[in-house]
Amino acid sequence: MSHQIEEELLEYDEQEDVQQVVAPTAAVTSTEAEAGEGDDAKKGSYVGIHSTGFKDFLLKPELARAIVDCGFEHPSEVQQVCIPQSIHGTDVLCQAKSGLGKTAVFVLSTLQQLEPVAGEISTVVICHTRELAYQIRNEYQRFSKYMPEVRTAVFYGGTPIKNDAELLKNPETAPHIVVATPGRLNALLRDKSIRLNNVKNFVIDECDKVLEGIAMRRDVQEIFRATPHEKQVMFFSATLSKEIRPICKKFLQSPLEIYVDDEAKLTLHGLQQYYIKLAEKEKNRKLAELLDSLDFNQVIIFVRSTARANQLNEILNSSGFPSICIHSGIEQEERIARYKAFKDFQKRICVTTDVFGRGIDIERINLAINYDLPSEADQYLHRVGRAGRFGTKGLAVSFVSSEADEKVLADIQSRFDVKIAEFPEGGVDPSTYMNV
Ligand SMILES: Nc1ncnc2c1ncn2[C@@H]1O[C@H](COP(=O)(O)OP(=O)(O)OP(=O)(O)O)[C@@H](O)[C@H]1O
Repeated sequence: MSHQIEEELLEYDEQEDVQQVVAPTAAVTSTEAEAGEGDDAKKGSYVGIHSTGFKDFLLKPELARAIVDCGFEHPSEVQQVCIPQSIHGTDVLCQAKSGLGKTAVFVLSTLQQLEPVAGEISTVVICHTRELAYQIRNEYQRFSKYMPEVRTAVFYGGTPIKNDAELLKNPETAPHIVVATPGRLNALLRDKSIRLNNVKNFVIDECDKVLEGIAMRRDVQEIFRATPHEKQVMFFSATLSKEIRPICKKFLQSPLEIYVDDEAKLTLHGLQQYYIKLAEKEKNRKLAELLDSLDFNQVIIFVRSTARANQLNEILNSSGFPSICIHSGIEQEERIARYKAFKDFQKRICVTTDVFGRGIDIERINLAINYDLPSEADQYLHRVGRAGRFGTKGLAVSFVSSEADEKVLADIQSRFDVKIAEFPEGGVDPSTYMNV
Protein backbone atom coordinates (compact mmCIF):
# COMPACT_ATOMS: atom_id res chain seq x y z
CA MET A 1 0.00 0.00 0.00
CA SER A 2 1.41 3.38 -0.93
CA HIS A 3 2.28 5.94 1.71
CA GLN A 4 -0.42 8.14 0.22
CA ILE A 5 -3.15 6.09 1.80
CA GLU A 6 -1.83 7.29 5.14
CA GLU A 7 -2.43 10.90 4.17
CA GLU A 8 -5.18 12.74 5.89
CA LEU A 9 -7.74 14.43 3.70
CA LEU A 10 -7.71 18.17 3.94
CA GLU A 11 -10.58 19.78 5.74
CA TYR A 12 -12.91 21.75 3.54
CA ASP A 13 -16.06 23.63 4.32
CA GLU A 14 -19.34 21.81 4.15
CA GLN A 15 -19.94 21.20 0.54
CA GLU A 16 -22.67 22.52 -1.70
CA ASP A 17 -24.48 19.19 -1.93
CA VAL A 18 -25.25 18.83 1.72
CA GLN A 19 -28.21 20.74 3.07
CA GLN A 20 -29.52 20.74 6.58
CA VAL A 21 -33.00 19.58 7.43
CA VAL A 22 -34.88 20.00 10.64
CA ALA A 23 -34.71 16.71 12.51
CA PRO A 24 -38.11 15.08 12.44
CA THR A 25 -39.55 13.60 15.58
CA ALA A 26 -42.51 11.47 16.45
CA ALA A 27 -44.17 8.37 15.06
CA VAL A 28 -46.67 8.51 12.25
CA THR A 29 -49.86 6.89 11.10
CA SER A 30 -49.67 3.54 9.42
CA THR A 31 -51.56 2.73 6.30
CA GLU A 32 -48.95 0.33 5.06
CA ALA A 33 -49.05 -3.31 6.01
CA GLU A 34 -46.01 -4.73 7.71
CA ALA A 35 -43.22 -5.57 5.30
CA GLY A 36 -42.58 -9.20 4.56
CA GLU A 37 -38.85 -9.34 4.01
CA GLY A 38 -36.68 -11.63 6.07
CA ASP A 39 -33.02 -11.22 6.91
CA ASP A 40 -31.98 -13.33 4.02
CA ALA A 41 -34.55 -12.13 1.53
CA LYS A 42 -33.27 -12.05 -2.03
CA LYS A 43 -34.08 -9.67 -4.84
CA GLY A 44 -37.35 -10.64 -6.42
CA SER A 45 -38.38 -12.79 -3.48
CA TYR A 46 -40.31 -10.06 -1.76
CA VAL A 47 -43.65 -11.70 -1.02
CA GLY A 48 -46.22 -10.74 1.57
CA ILE A 49 -48.47 -13.42 3.04
CA HIS A 50 -51.61 -12.12 1.35
CA SER A 51 -49.64 -11.26 -1.68
CA THR A 52 -51.25 -9.69 -4.70
CA GLY A 53 -49.70 -10.42 -8.06
CA PHE A 54 -49.00 -7.80 -10.73
CA LYS A 55 -51.78 -9.52 -12.73
CA ASP A 56 -54.31 -8.39 -10.15
CA PHE A 57 -53.65 -4.77 -11.08
CA LEU A 58 -55.16 -5.46 -14.53
CA LEU A 59 -52.52 -3.41 -16.26
CA LYS A 60 -52.30 -2.91 -20.02
CA PRO A 61 -50.89 -6.06 -21.66
CA GLU A 62 -47.89 -4.05 -22.94
CA LEU A 63 -47.06 -3.11 -19.36
CA ALA A 64 -47.66 -6.60 -17.99
CA ARG A 65 -45.21 -7.98 -20.56
CA ALA A 66 -42.55 -5.42 -19.68
CA ILE A 67 -42.95 -6.25 -15.97
CA VAL A 68 -42.24 -9.91 -16.74
CA ASP A 69 -39.21 -8.92 -18.84
CA CYS A 70 -37.90 -6.84 -15.91
CA GLY A 71 -37.98 -9.95 -13.75
CA PHE A 72 -40.51 -8.53 -11.30
CA GLU A 73 -42.43 -11.47 -9.89
CA HIS A 74 -44.34 -10.00 -6.96
CA PRO A 75 -45.24 -6.44 -6.13
CA SER A 76 -43.54 -5.14 -3.00
CA GLU A 77 -45.65 -3.88 -0.11
CA VAL A 78 -45.56 -0.28 -1.24
CA GLN A 79 -46.56 -1.35 -4.73
CA GLN A 80 -49.41 -3.47 -3.39
CA VAL A 81 -50.75 -0.62 -1.36
CA CYS A 82 -50.30 2.23 -3.83
CA ILE A 83 -50.76 0.88 -7.34
CA PRO A 84 -54.46 -0.13 -7.14
CA GLN A 85 -55.32 3.48 -6.29
CA SER A 86 -52.65 5.39 -8.14
CA ILE A 87 -53.61 3.84 -11.49
CA HIS A 88 -57.03 5.45 -11.04
CA GLY A 89 -55.64 8.94 -10.64
CA THR A 90 -55.70 9.31 -6.84
CA ASP A 91 -53.18 11.75 -5.39
CA VAL A 92 -50.46 9.97 -3.37
CA LEU A 93 -48.12 11.01 -0.59
CA CYS A 94 -45.90 8.02 0.04
CA GLN A 95 -43.12 7.27 2.46
CA ALA A 96 -41.65 3.80 2.20
CA LYS A 97 -38.20 2.56 2.92
CA SER A 98 -35.29 2.75 0.53
CA GLY A 99 -34.95 0.32 -2.30
CA LEU A 100 -38.39 -1.28 -2.15
CA GLY A 101 -39.72 -0.06 -5.45
CA LYS A 102 -41.32 3.36 -5.11
CA THR A 103 -40.17 4.23 -8.63
CA ALA A 104 -42.21 1.45 -10.22
CA VAL A 105 -45.30 2.78 -8.42
CA PHE A 106 -45.31 6.02 -10.34
CA VAL A 107 -43.77 4.70 -13.54
CA LEU A 108 -46.37 1.93 -13.87
CA SER A 109 -49.33 4.02 -12.81
CA THR A 110 -48.53 6.93 -15.12
CA LEU A 111 -47.87 4.61 -18.07
CA GLN A 112 -51.11 2.78 -17.32
CA GLN A 113 -53.04 6.06 -17.53
CA LEU A 114 -51.18 7.45 -20.50
CA GLU A 115 -53.01 7.95 -23.76
CA PRO A 116 -50.27 9.51 -25.85
CA VAL A 117 -51.23 12.52 -27.95
CA ALA A 118 -48.64 13.89 -30.36
CA GLY A 119 -47.07 17.11 -29.08
CA GLU A 120 -48.69 16.87 -25.63
CA ILE A 121 -46.79 16.27 -22.40
CA SER A 122 -48.94 14.14 -20.17
CA THR A 123 -46.60 13.29 -17.28
CA VAL A 124 -43.99 15.37 -15.47
CA VAL A 125 -41.60 13.79 -12.96
CA ILE A 126 -39.31 16.01 -10.90
CA CYS A 127 -36.35 14.90 -8.80
CA HIS A 128 -33.35 16.57 -7.19
CA THR A 129 -30.31 15.24 -9.06
CA ARG A 130 -29.36 14.74 -12.66
CA GLU A 131 -28.33 11.10 -12.32
CA LEU A 132 -31.60 10.27 -10.62
CA ALA A 133 -33.52 11.96 -13.46
CA TYR A 134 -31.50 9.94 -15.92
CA GLN A 135 -32.19 6.74 -13.96
CA ILE A 136 -35.93 7.40 -13.81
CA ARG A 137 -36.04 8.09 -17.56
CA ASN A 138 -34.41 4.70 -18.07
CA GLU A 139 -37.08 3.08 -15.91
CA TYR A 140 -39.75 4.66 -18.13
CA GLN A 141 -37.98 3.28 -21.18
CA ARG A 142 -37.74 -0.16 -19.63
CA PHE A 143 -41.44 -0.30 -18.79
CA SER A 144 -42.68 1.33 -22.02
CA LYS A 145 -40.71 -1.14 -24.13
CA TYR A 146 -43.90 -2.47 -25.71
CA MET A 147 -45.47 0.97 -26.11
CA PRO A 148 -43.41 2.16 -29.08
CA GLU A 149 -45.44 5.33 -29.56
CA VAL A 150 -44.59 6.59 -26.05
CA ARG A 151 -41.62 8.95 -25.80
CA THR A 152 -39.87 9.97 -22.59
CA ALA A 153 -37.32 12.78 -22.37
CA VAL A 154 -34.98 13.82 -19.58
CA PHE A 155 -33.90 17.42 -18.96
CA TYR A 156 -31.31 18.62 -16.47
CA GLY A 157 -28.79 21.39 -16.06
CA GLY A 158 -25.17 21.34 -17.14
CA THR A 159 -26.14 20.54 -20.74
CA PRO A 160 -27.02 22.96 -23.58
CA ILE A 161 -30.60 24.10 -23.07
CA LYS A 162 -31.06 24.67 -26.77
CA ASN A 163 -30.79 20.90 -27.37
CA ASP A 164 -33.72 20.41 -25.01
CA ALA A 165 -35.69 23.16 -26.74
CA GLU A 166 -35.06 21.60 -30.14
CA LEU A 167 -36.09 18.16 -28.94
CA LEU A 168 -39.32 19.63 -27.60
CA LYS A 169 -40.06 21.53 -30.82
CA ASN A 170 -39.48 18.63 -33.18
CA PRO A 171 -42.70 16.58 -33.70
CA GLU A 172 -40.54 13.50 -34.25
CA THR A 173 -38.95 13.76 -30.80
CA ALA A 174 -41.46 15.71 -28.67
CA PRO A 175 -42.05 13.63 -25.50
CA HIS A 176 -45.23 12.53 -23.72
CA ILE A 177 -43.35 12.06 -20.46
CA VAL A 178 -40.76 14.46 -19.08
CA VAL A 179 -38.36 13.65 -16.24
CA ALA A 180 -36.38 16.68 -15.07
CA THR A 181 -34.59 18.54 -12.34
CA PRO A 182 -36.49 21.65 -11.22
CA GLY A 183 -34.03 24.33 -12.37
CA ARG A 184 -33.80 23.18 -15.98
CA LEU A 185 -37.51 22.50 -16.28
CA ASN A 186 -38.35 25.95 -15.01
CA ALA A 187 -35.81 27.50 -17.37
CA LEU A 188 -37.49 25.73 -20.30
CA LEU A 189 -40.82 27.02 -19.08
CA ARG A 190 -39.61 30.60 -18.81
CA ASP A 191 -38.17 30.38 -22.33
CA LYS A 192 -41.57 29.11 -23.46
CA SER A 193 -39.82 26.05 -24.90
CA ILE A 194 -42.11 23.69 -23.02
CA ARG A 195 -45.89 23.67 -22.56
CA LEU A 196 -47.31 21.91 -19.54
CA ASN A 197 -50.97 22.72 -20.08
CA ASN A 198 -51.86 19.12 -20.91
CA VAL A 199 -50.17 17.53 -17.91
CA LYS A 200 -52.28 14.85 -16.23
CA ASN A 201 -49.77 13.41 -13.74
CA PHE A 202 -47.32 15.46 -11.69
CA VAL A 203 -44.78 13.42 -9.70
CA ILE A 204 -42.02 14.44 -7.31
CA ASP A 205 -39.51 11.79 -6.25
CA GLU A 206 -37.41 12.47 -3.14
CA CYS A 207 -40.03 15.15 -2.46
CA ASP A 208 -38.70 16.15 0.96
CA LYS A 209 -35.34 16.98 -0.58
CA VAL A 210 -36.87 18.76 -3.56
CA LEU A 211 -39.11 20.93 -1.40
CA GLU A 212 -36.70 21.55 1.50
CA GLY A 213 -34.60 24.31 -0.08
CA ILE A 214 -36.18 27.59 -1.10
CA ALA A 215 -34.65 27.67 -4.59
CA MET A 216 -35.92 24.26 -5.70
CA ARG A 217 -39.26 24.82 -4.01
CA ARG A 218 -39.76 28.07 -5.90
CA ASP A 219 -38.95 26.35 -9.19
CA VAL A 220 -41.40 23.58 -8.38
CA GLN A 221 -44.12 26.09 -7.52
CA GLU A 222 -43.67 27.86 -10.84
CA ILE A 223 -43.74 24.57 -12.73
CA PHE A 224 -46.80 23.42 -10.78
CA ARG A 225 -48.64 26.63 -11.65
CA ALA A 226 -48.01 26.01 -15.33
CA THR A 227 -49.90 22.70 -15.17
CA PRO A 228 -53.71 22.33 -15.21
CA HIS A 229 -55.60 22.41 -11.93
CA GLU A 230 -57.12 18.99 -12.60
CA LYS A 231 -54.34 16.42 -12.47
CA GLN A 232 -52.95 13.62 -10.39
CA VAL A 233 -50.15 14.58 -8.00
CA MET A 234 -47.85 11.94 -6.46
CA PHE A 235 -45.01 12.57 -4.00
CA PHE A 236 -42.49 9.97 -2.81
CA SER A 237 -39.59 9.66 -0.38
CA ALA A 238 -38.10 7.26 2.15
CA THR A 239 -38.20 10.11 4.66
CA LEU A 240 -41.10 12.49 5.21
CA SER A 241 -40.63 14.52 8.32
CA LYS A 242 -43.58 16.04 10.16
CA GLU A 243 -42.29 19.43 9.05
CA ILE A 244 -42.30 18.67 5.35
CA ARG A 245 -45.65 16.89 5.20
CA PRO A 246 -47.82 20.02 5.36
CA ILE A 247 -45.70 21.58 2.64
CA CYS A 248 -46.23 18.51 0.46
CA LYS A 249 -49.93 18.52 1.16
CA LYS A 250 -50.32 22.03 -0.24
CA PHE A 251 -49.83 20.45 -3.65
CA LEU A 252 -52.12 17.47 -3.07
CA GLN A 253 -55.89 16.97 -3.01
CA SER A 254 -57.27 14.32 -0.63
CA PRO A 255 -54.23 12.14 -1.14
CA LEU A 256 -53.75 8.52 -0.26
CA GLU A 257 -51.20 8.90 2.50
CA ILE A 258 -48.86 5.97 2.96
CA TYR A 259 -46.43 6.04 5.85
CA VAL A 260 -44.66 3.22 7.56
CA ASP A 261 -46.14 3.32 11.02
CA ASP A 262 -43.11 4.33 12.95
CA GLU A 263 -39.66 5.38 12.00
CA ALA A 264 -38.07 2.18 13.27
CA LYS A 265 -39.61 0.45 10.29
CA LEU A 266 -37.50 2.53 7.95
CA THR A 267 -34.45 0.46 8.83
CA LEU A 268 -33.54 -2.10 6.21
CA HIS A 269 -33.47 -5.50 7.81
CA GLY A 270 -31.07 -7.10 5.35
CA LEU A 271 -28.52 -4.39 6.10
CA GLN A 272 -25.94 -4.80 8.87
CA GLN A 273 -24.74 -1.51 10.31
CA TYR A 274 -21.54 -0.79 12.23
CA TYR A 275 -19.45 2.19 13.31
CA ILE A 276 -15.72 2.58 13.83
CA LYS A 277 -14.41 5.25 16.19
CA LEU A 278 -11.13 6.70 14.99
CA ALA A 279 -9.19 9.92 14.54
CA GLU A 280 -9.51 11.82 11.27
CA LYS A 281 -5.93 10.98 10.38
CA GLU A 282 -6.60 7.24 10.76
CA LYS A 283 -9.42 7.17 8.23
CA ASN A 284 -7.40 6.37 5.12
CA ARG A 285 -5.55 3.47 6.67
CA LYS A 286 -8.75 2.03 8.10
CA LEU A 287 -10.53 2.42 4.78
CA ALA A 288 -7.75 0.53 2.99
CA GLU A 289 -7.94 -2.19 5.62
CA LEU A 290 -11.69 -2.52 5.11
CA LEU A 291 -11.40 -2.61 1.33
CA ASP A 292 -8.72 -5.26 1.63
CA SER A 293 -10.47 -7.43 4.15
CA LEU A 294 -14.17 -7.17 3.28
CA ASP A 295 -15.76 -9.10 0.45
CA PHE A 296 -17.95 -6.82 -1.59
CA ASN A 297 -19.46 -6.66 -5.05
CA GLN A 298 -19.49 -2.88 -5.27
CA VAL A 299 -18.87 -0.28 -2.62
CA ILE A 300 -20.02 3.31 -2.32
CA ILE A 301 -17.95 5.62 -0.10
CA PHE A 302 -19.49 8.89 1.07
CA VAL A 303 -17.47 11.99 1.93
CA ARG A 304 -18.68 15.46 2.82
CA SER A 305 -17.27 17.60 0.01
CA THR A 306 -16.35 17.48 -3.63
CA ALA A 307 -12.75 18.36 -2.79
CA ARG A 308 -12.52 15.49 -0.33
CA ALA A 309 -14.05 13.16 -2.92
CA ASN A 310 -11.39 14.09 -5.49
CA GLN A 311 -8.64 13.69 -2.98
CA LEU A 312 -9.77 10.36 -1.60
CA ASN A 313 -10.31 9.06 -5.11
CA GLU A 314 -6.74 9.96 -6.05
CA ILE A 315 -5.38 8.36 -2.93
CA LEU A 316 -7.33 5.17 -3.55
CA ASN A 317 -6.27 4.94 -7.17
CA SER A 318 -2.63 5.44 -6.38
CA SER A 319 -2.88 2.83 -3.65
CA GLY A 320 -4.10 0.04 -5.86
CA PHE A 321 -7.84 0.50 -5.33
CA PRO A 322 -9.25 1.44 -8.74
CA SER A 323 -12.09 3.77 -7.91
CA ILE A 324 -14.34 6.25 -9.64
CA CYS A 325 -15.42 9.58 -8.25
CA ILE A 326 -18.77 11.26 -8.82
CA HIS A 327 -19.84 14.67 -7.53
CA SER A 328 -21.39 17.93 -8.61
CA GLY A 329 -18.05 19.50 -9.50
CA ILE A 330 -17.63 17.19 -12.49
CA GLU A 331 -18.70 18.23 -15.95
CA GLN A 332 -22.17 16.85 -16.65
CA GLU A 333 -21.50 14.52 -19.56
CA GLU A 334 -18.61 12.98 -17.64
CA ARG A 335 -20.83 12.62 -14.56
CA ILE A 336 -23.35 10.53 -16.46
CA ALA A 337 -20.56 8.53 -18.13
CA ARG A 338 -19.13 7.69 -14.72
CA TYR A 339 -22.55 6.83 -13.33
CA LYS A 340 -23.02 4.40 -16.24
CA ALA A 341 -19.55 2.92 -15.78
CA PHE A 342 -20.30 2.23 -12.13
CA LYS A 343 -23.77 0.90 -12.84
CA ASP A 344 -22.34 -1.36 -15.55
CA PHE A 345 -19.84 -2.78 -13.07
CA GLN A 346 -16.78 -1.39 -14.87
CA LYS A 347 -15.62 -0.05 -11.52
CA ARG A 348 -16.29 -1.55 -8.11
CA ILE A 349 -15.43 1.39 -5.88
CA CYS A 350 -17.17 4.77 -6.05
CA VAL A 351 -16.27 7.79 -3.95
CA THR A 352 -19.06 10.31 -3.85
CA THR A 353 -20.88 13.07 -1.99
CA ASP A 354 -24.54 13.31 -1.11
CA VAL A 355 -25.23 13.83 -4.79
CA PHE A 356 -25.46 10.00 -4.83
CA GLY A 357 -26.91 9.79 -1.35
CA ARG A 358 -30.51 9.32 -2.49
CA GLY A 359 -32.45 7.41 -5.08
CA ILE A 360 -29.51 5.98 -6.98
CA ASP A 361 -30.19 2.32 -7.62
CA ILE A 362 -27.19 0.12 -8.31
CA GLU A 363 -28.04 -3.48 -7.70
CA ARG A 364 -24.54 -4.76 -6.93
CA ILE A 365 -23.70 -2.27 -4.19
CA ASN A 366 -23.61 -4.30 -1.01
CA LEU A 367 -21.24 -2.14 1.01
CA ALA A 368 -21.75 1.52 1.95
CA ILE A 369 -19.04 3.36 3.87
CA ASN A 370 -19.53 6.72 5.53
CA TYR A 371 -15.95 7.96 5.44
CA ASP A 372 -17.50 11.20 6.68
CA LEU A 373 -20.70 10.75 8.63
CA PRO A 374 -23.53 12.97 7.32
CA SER A 375 -24.63 15.84 9.50
CA GLU A 376 -28.14 14.52 10.04
CA ALA A 377 -29.91 11.21 10.56
CA ASP A 378 -32.22 11.23 7.52
CA GLN A 379 -29.31 11.53 5.18
CA TYR A 380 -27.67 8.53 6.86
CA LEU A 381 -30.76 6.46 6.14
CA HIS A 382 -30.77 7.38 2.47
CA ARG A 383 -27.04 6.81 2.07
CA VAL A 384 -26.90 3.36 3.61
CA GLY A 385 -30.01 2.45 1.63
CA ARG A 386 -27.80 2.40 -1.49
CA ALA A 387 -26.71 -1.05 -0.23
CA GLY A 388 -29.23 -3.81 0.39
CA ARG A 389 -31.65 -2.82 -2.39
CA PHE A 390 -34.96 -4.62 -2.68
CA GLY A 391 -34.54 -6.86 0.31
CA THR A 392 -31.01 -7.96 -0.55
CA LYS A 393 -28.26 -8.16 2.07
CA GLY A 394 -25.71 -5.43 2.66
CA LEU A 395 -23.24 -3.88 5.05
CA ALA A 396 -22.84 -0.27 6.18
CA VAL A 397 -19.79 0.99 8.05
CA SER A 398 -19.56 4.54 9.40
CA PHE A 399 -16.47 6.35 10.60
CA VAL A 400 -17.05 8.37 13.74
CA SER A 401 -14.29 10.85 14.41
CA SER A 402 -15.74 13.81 16.29
CA GLU A 403 -18.21 14.73 18.97
CA ALA A 404 -20.57 15.94 16.28
CA ASP A 405 -20.36 12.50 14.63
CA GLU A 406 -21.15 10.83 17.93
CA LYS A 407 -24.22 12.97 18.30
CA VAL A 408 -25.40 12.09 14.80
CA LEU A 409 -24.79 8.40 15.53
CA ALA A 410 -26.92 8.67 18.66
CA ASP A 411 -29.65 10.52 16.71
CA ILE A 412 -29.73 7.81 14.06
CA GLN A 413 -30.08 5.08 16.66
CA SER A 414 -32.86 6.74 18.56
CA ARG A 415 -34.75 8.06 15.55
CA PHE A 416 -34.76 4.81 13.60
CA ASP A 417 -34.67 2.59 16.64
CA VAL A 418 -31.69 0.72 15.32
CA LYS A 419 -28.64 -0.54 17.16
CA ILE A 420 -25.45 0.31 15.32
CA ALA A 421 -22.72 -1.78 16.92
CA GLU A 422 -18.99 -1.22 16.97
CA PHE A 423 -17.34 -2.96 14.02
CA PRO A 424 -16.23 -6.35 15.38
CA GLU A 425 -12.48 -6.85 15.78
CA GLY A 426 -12.60 -10.15 13.94
CA GLY A 427 -14.50 -8.60 11.01
CA VAL A 428 -17.90 -9.62 9.72
CA ASP A 429 -18.81 -12.99 8.24
CA PRO A 430 -19.19 -12.37 4.48
CA SER A 431 -22.11 -14.78 4.23
CA THR A 432 -24.11 -12.34 6.31
CA TYR A 433 -23.77 -9.47 3.85
CA MET A 434 -22.91 -11.04 0.48
CA ASN A 435 -25.78 -11.96 -1.83
CA VAL A 436 -25.19 -15.27 -3.48
N1 LIG B 1 -41.68 -5.90 -7.55
C1 LIG B 1 -40.39 -5.92 -7.78
N2 LIG B 1 -39.74 -7.09 -7.98
C2 LIG B 1 -38.39 -7.12 -8.17
N3 LIG B 1 -37.60 -6.03 -8.16
C3 LIG B 1 -38.19 -4.83 -7.96
C4 LIG B 1 -39.60 -4.71 -7.76
N4 LIG B 1 -39.89 -3.41 -7.58
C5 LIG B 1 -38.73 -2.74 -7.68
N5 LIG B 1 -37.71 -3.57 -7.91
C6 LIG B 1 -36.28 -3.21 -8.04
O1 LIG B 1 -35.83 -2.81 -6.77
C7 LIG B 1 -34.83 -1.80 -6.90
C8 LIG B 1 -35.17 -0.61 -6.01
O2 LIG B 1 -36.31 0.07 -6.48
P1 LIG B 1 -36.43 1.67 -6.42
O3 LIG B 1 -35.17 2.30 -6.91
O4 LIG B 1 -37.70 2.04 -7.07
O5 LIG B 1 -36.53 1.89 -4.85
P2 LIG B 1 -36.99 3.20 -4.06
O6 LIG B 1 -38.09 2.78 -3.17
O7 LIG B 1 -37.25 4.31 -5.02
O8 LIG B 1 -35.69 3.47 -3.19
P3 LIG B 1 -35.02 4.87 -2.71
O9 LIG B 1 -35.88 5.35 -1.57
O10 LIG B 1 -33.68 4.45 -2.25
O11 LIG B 1 -35.02 5.79 -3.88
C9 LIG B 1 -34.78 -1.45 -8.38
O12 LIG B 1 -33.66 -2.10 -8.95
C10 LIG B 1 -36.06 -2.02 -8.95
O13 LIG B 1 -35.92 -2.41 -10.30
